[in-house]
Amino acid sequence: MIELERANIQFTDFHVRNITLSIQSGEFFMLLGPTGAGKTVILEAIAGLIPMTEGRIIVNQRDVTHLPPEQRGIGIVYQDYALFPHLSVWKNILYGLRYYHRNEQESSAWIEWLVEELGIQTILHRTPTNLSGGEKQRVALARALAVHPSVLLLDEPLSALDQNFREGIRDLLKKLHQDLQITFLMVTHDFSEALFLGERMAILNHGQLEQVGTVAEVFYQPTNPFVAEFVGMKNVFPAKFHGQKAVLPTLELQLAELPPENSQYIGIRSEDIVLNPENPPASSGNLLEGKLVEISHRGVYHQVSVQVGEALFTTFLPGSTVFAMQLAPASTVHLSIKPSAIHVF
Ligand SMILES: Nc1ncnc2c1ncn2[C@@H]1O[C@H](COP(=O)(O)OP(=O)(O)OP(=O)(O)O)[C@@H](O)[C@H]1O
Repeated sequence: MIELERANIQFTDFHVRNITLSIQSGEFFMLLGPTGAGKTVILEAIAGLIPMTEGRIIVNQRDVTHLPPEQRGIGIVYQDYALFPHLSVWKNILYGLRYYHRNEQESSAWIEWLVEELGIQTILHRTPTNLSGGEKQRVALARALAVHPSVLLLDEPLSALDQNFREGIRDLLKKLHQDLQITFLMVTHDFSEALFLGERMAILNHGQLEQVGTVAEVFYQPTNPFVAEFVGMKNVFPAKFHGQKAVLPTLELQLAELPPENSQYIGIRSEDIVLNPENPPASSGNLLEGKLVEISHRGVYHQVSVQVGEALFTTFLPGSTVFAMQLAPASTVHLSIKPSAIHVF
């Protein structure tokens, strides 16, 4: 369990502000945010590598705020592996143990288990220099876990890996977490990693928490425009609300239920907007007629922008559908949006 209580870290040009966060024992928690949001700073403060200006850090009911890193029971893994290039893989793994006075037999059984679990039996004698990225990250995981931490911190552990290694390490992280049942706190930029691995997540921006919740809550029910945009909700509009309707300058949308008081925005995920060349049946929810503005290729999917009055809607379509519908800029198209797909915040 990791608890941050009003954590403040003040640098000359950057301030982590009043972070209060509780990460449960055995949870796989994700920390997301744009570049420079303070994710690494928070991880390093928990590990004891950066001092806090104010606040407390509690790990498993123990106040570790003023303890040195080796007394916190925390392992940390970096994006760039941070292995010692002149030491063999085996010596890298054992490196941290010098600070711990553990029973030797118990330690060697543990290391043996780790080496097998991480599939690195055959590279123990090699130095990290000529290992693949995937192998290096397995060694870095073994080194961080060798000291039997109760918490594992992971700073973008998949970002430096090629796609084919990335999936292997991602699956391995999931298995390690299930097998070890210790708390994992992982920083990532990548929402698909968060969805695959995370149970809960926090979104950080400019050193402050924007939202904390389950992965699904944050993804489908962002609480402000920043988080909405961050999780890829492309259709966010300021709105007024009359009863069960959202009123935009030039259109009205039926909602599935009465909006909470003081709501200011609606948000619709692109994949929830259905585009039809013809007018769809009235049962399809809110029906809008608009002009296709742009089609841009995004790999398998095409992003299609449609102007409806003053609002520009974005939807995604498979390339084959764009081709089959013969969609082109300036064509008149119809959008249908189910009331239940309109998120209000
Ligand atoms: N030791 C330090 N002294 C002064 N400023 C620092 C220090 N460490 C980090 N910073 C600043 O704190 C801010 C947040 O940095 P941090 O590395 O935590 O961002 P991040 O969210 O991890 O970004 P990225 O996703 O790019 O890794 C940056 O402006 C950085 O320059």
